[in-house]
Amino acid sequence: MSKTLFDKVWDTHVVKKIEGGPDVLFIDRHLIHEVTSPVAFLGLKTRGIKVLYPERTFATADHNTPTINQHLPVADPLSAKQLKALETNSNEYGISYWGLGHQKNGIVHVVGPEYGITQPGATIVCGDSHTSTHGAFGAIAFGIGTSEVEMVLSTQCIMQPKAKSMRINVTGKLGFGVTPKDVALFIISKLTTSGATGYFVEYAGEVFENMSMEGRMTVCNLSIEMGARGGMIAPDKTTFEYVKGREFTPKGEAWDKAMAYWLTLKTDADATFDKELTFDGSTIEPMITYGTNPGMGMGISNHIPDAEDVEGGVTTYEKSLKYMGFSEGDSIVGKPVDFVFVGSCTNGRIEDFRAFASLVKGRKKAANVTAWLVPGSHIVEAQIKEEGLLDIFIEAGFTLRQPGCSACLAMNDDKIPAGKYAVSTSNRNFEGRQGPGARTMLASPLVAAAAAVTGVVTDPRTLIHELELV
Ligand SMILES: CC(C)[C@H](C(=O)O)[C@@H](O)C(=O)O
Ligand code: SF4
Repeated sequence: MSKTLFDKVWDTHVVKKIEGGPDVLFIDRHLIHEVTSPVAFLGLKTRGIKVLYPERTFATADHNTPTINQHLPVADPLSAKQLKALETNSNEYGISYWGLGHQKNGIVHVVGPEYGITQPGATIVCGDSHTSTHGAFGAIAFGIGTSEVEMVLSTQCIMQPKAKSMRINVTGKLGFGVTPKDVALFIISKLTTSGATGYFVEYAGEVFENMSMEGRMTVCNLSIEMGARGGMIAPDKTTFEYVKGREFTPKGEAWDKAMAYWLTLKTDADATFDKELTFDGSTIEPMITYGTNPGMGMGISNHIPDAEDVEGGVTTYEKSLKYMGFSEGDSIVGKPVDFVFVGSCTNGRIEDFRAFASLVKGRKKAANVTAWLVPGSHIVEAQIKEEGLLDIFIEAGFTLRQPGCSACLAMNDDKIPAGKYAVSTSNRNFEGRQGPGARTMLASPLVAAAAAVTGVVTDPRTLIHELELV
């Protein structure tokens, strides 16, 4: 029988099928962070259970960590407590722990791939919704709840009903200034935030085939924002080149064996999906959100839609615009910007900083803008320095912070003040997401750069020539 990529990875991991119930799935890699693991460990302790495969579990501190002065003790008592708990639990159960100040520390969805923990054909879970990021490698990766974290720690398995399948094809070539973030925001704007609920999505087509691993991670990361359980892309040459030689990837004969499996990981030509959608990539513009969910996005040259033209309740829509301080029919270009945030597991990778640098190079940060450039990991931070991007940033009036989730969700010191506008490369623009009362416009690193140097929402294509992009 023909199979999709998802079927192939799923089927090889089923330990047990429960008649009329969920499948019991073996989990290859389990990532944990300080927010969703403490209660799971407490459960283990109470029941006197061990972690079954500590070598398959990896811990990093990211959500509650400060992004300056990381050498100093964490000032916020609650954050300090969470971080300490992760350290103590990891040490007690023999789990690799990459805490604050550790060379390998960074956002869980950035460091996993960097160290080769993320591999094609694997099953990967984490008590975190953006675990979908790892699907970029052709892995089945999804977020789980705290009680499931406990289940995986103790059994290395999880009970899961098999999701429905959806394939999203994006054909053709992307226009100048259009990045993977724009592709994802475009898809979410078409599907809405619940359009893929109950589905596991495979992204296919020329646009994804030509995309870098960083770009694919950005797209898969955002799958969750349209309600999908996860997203994945068939592994190819780009994937194998990225994965090869990383610390936790197979070496020698084991590599050849792994490759033999990985090469089978594509959807069979005659396999069918429960739902299939196709978009023309050449029609996508640089995107920006104007509302309070990631589906409220549009091409940057557009005007904010009228309530009657959008799906969903008019009241919710109006409430959303009111929160943002925007009106129907407004042009988004020219809207004031107070903060620019480049970072997160969506856009905190080297390519994102290259894109930002290519636009701010030779320009100056706008005086009214506070910019937080936050690398997703120490590897990204080091690369920014090595490639001379930091020099470009400093010359243009920017500084670089230290790795962490930062203003993506403001569980740390990096909070956008109430009422202020932020152009943010992160993934969620919910009310208060970046700080109580903060107003978020989600966009790509290029759009963020254009805002950072002009002080208002600006179409990056008006500032930069095609050839200037790295
Ligand atoms: C804290 C964590 C549970 C949460 C998630 O699951 O996504 C966070 O990472 C987020 O981005 O909102
Ligand atoms: S960077 Fe943001 S989305 Fe990613 S794990 Fe951290 S808080 Fe969640």
